[in-house]
Amino acid sequence: MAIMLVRAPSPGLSDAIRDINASQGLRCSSLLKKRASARRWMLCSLKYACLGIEPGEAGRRSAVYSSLAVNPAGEAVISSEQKVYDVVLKQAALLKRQLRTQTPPLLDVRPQDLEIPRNGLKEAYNRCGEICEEYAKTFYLGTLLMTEERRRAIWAIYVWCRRTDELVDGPNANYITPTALDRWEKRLEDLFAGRPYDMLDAALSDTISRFPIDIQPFRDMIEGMRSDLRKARYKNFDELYMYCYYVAGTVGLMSVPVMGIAPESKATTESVYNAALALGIANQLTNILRDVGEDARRGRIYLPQDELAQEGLSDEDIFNGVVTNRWRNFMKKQIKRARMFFEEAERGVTELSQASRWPVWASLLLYRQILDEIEANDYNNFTKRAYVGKGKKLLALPVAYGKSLLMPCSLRNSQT
Ligand SMILES: CC(C)=CCC/C(C)=C/CC/C(C)=C/CC/C(C)=C/[C@@H]1[C@@H](COP(=O)(O)OP(=O)(O)O)[C@]1(C)CC/C=C(\C)CC/C=C(\C)CCC=C(C)C
Ligand SMILES: [Mn+2]
Repeated sequence: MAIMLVRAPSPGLSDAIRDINASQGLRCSSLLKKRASARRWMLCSLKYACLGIEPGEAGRRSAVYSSLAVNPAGEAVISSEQKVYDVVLKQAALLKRQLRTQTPPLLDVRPQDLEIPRNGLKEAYNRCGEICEEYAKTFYLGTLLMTEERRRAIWAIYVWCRRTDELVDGPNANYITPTALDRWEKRLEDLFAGRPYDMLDAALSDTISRFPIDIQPFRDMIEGMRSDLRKARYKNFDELYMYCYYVAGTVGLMSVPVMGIAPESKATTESVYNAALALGIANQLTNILRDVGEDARRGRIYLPQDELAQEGLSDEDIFNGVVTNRWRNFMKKQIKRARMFFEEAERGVTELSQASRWPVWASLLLYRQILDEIEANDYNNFTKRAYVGKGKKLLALPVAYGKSLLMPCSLRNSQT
């Protein structure tokens, strides 16, 4: 994704840029854009405000109050949130177009084109289910409540994500080069064109022929893995946000077309995608906060360097791994930010189709509890892994089920 440089920040510029993007095929009403813009504006300022960043602080002002950030040369650059929001708009527009035409124009592949024997496909999906059960038991149980077609599709997406992550985190990670990731991307293109390489790919090929899933979030996840190979530090939250989008926000965007939006929902497609993106970001921020010690032992620090410095902390402090008051203060702010993304996600879960809500609520509640556990460990995420016990996990399931019965937020709001 290219970074667009613009000369100087001026009022309304970010909207103008969004208008340019909208005119390139992203159609949405100006009222919707204004509302979304105002809301993101507010959220963005909240995300920084909770970290104690003063509105007037030089250099950051534009990052806080608009979607522009200023680079060291004094030029305004589009922030990561803006870039990712453009992907959200594009995904939402694709989904709407697809639902209107009731044909799958996104891909040049149909189930009947796939050269896979029918029972082979069944076997492939079953294997995806087994892998999912092995790696993510609770989530797997949640998917059992979904319709069969959706459940199988989510398993296939899960397995592709897991395999992609394994490339850079698995036993062969040391041998993975950017070229290997290029080959993985070529394979992705092939499976999107109906030419799967193996049975697990075949399950995903079949899935994308059944649901209006776009290739962009998949490509972006590979891009996240590429960035993991070359980068072990993040200057600021803007850079970290982009990483979180690549490796986790993308999962939300891949999943919405399968989960489906409730037919009775009055929410905009964009807002549901935005919530899905927020859930991915929240999960990844939580992952990062849980794994600080583990990542440091691999020489990696997925924390905003400028915010560490503001708290008087350095890489050395992370490598030494001593819990100090400075560290506690830093962690409190990071946890607060992650919780804000969870809150943003909550607004969208109720808009999903009824049968998809339970697993999403369950994963949201369970993941968010990891933050509580970090607090309970007195912020020692250097040597203690925050872990949600079986009892709490089990309790989350009926709570999630209860929440999944609530009618869409958009309707509740319009009826009050
Ligand atoms: C409207 C609304 C809220 C809709 C819901 C949208 C939705 C289903 C969002 C899912 C968000 C989600 C589960 C994101 C995954 C985030 C995550 C943890 C990503 C991890 C990346 C790399 O991190 P790292 O290497 O630091 O972590 P590990 O130590 O390796 O764990 C990932 C590992 C990337 C790979 C992601 C997966 C394997 C998970 C894929 C999950 C799905 C496709 C299913 C999502 C569905 C549900 C019901 C949660
Ligand atoms: Mn990983």
